Amino acid sequence: MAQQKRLPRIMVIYYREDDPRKNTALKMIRKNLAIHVFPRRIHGSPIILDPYSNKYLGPWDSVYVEKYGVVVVDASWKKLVPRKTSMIKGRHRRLPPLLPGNPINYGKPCILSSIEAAAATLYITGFIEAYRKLLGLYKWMKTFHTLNSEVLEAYRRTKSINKLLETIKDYWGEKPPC
Ligand SMILES: C[S@@+](CC[C@H](N)C(=O)[O-])C[C@H]1O[C@@H](n2cnc3c(N)ncnc32)[C@H](O)[C@@H]1O
Repeated sequence: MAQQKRLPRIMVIYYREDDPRKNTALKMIRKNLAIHVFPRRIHGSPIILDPYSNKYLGPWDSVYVEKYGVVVVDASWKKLVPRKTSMIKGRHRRLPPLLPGNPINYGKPCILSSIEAAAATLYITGFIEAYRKLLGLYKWMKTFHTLNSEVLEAYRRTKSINKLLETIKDYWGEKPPC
């Protein structure tokens, strides 16, 4: 199952909107697993993790993750508006539905923390070793893994957008939460 590829570049656009001590993007930066970037300094066409995008992330995005990296938009969920993400240059992607394991939004489908969103991206695009590194940053990342490991693996195995949509329907029904 494990495809061993190098650690992709995880970039963080940081809006300073919530408690920095609890911020999961800052922790990835402190642990040298992500870097801080400004929107105008983004090069190429990275994957932009954008909950407002109408395109789902799928395994076929692996090539962009590997070449250009992935951008997390770290804002407060209460203040996140489409304008904040839409002005960022890159390939905008929404994650297929997943359950947060973090104590703030535990169990609320699709409302992931920055680290959970980055980890899910790595898993779905086949960077399993890098995903495991992120799991080690918080105890509740194990909870995230337990809640989502089956569906993450199912998403990772899809070969087309139609198969991904079918998989989403199988797990979440006709009206998926995101
Ligand atoms: C709104 S911020 C909140 C982060 C929080 N401050 C923290 O410390 O983790 C979470 C970011 O993760 C990414 N993200 C979370 N859930 C997502 C989803 N369902 N689809 C796409 N991106 C998502 C987006 O970049 C989003 O802006």
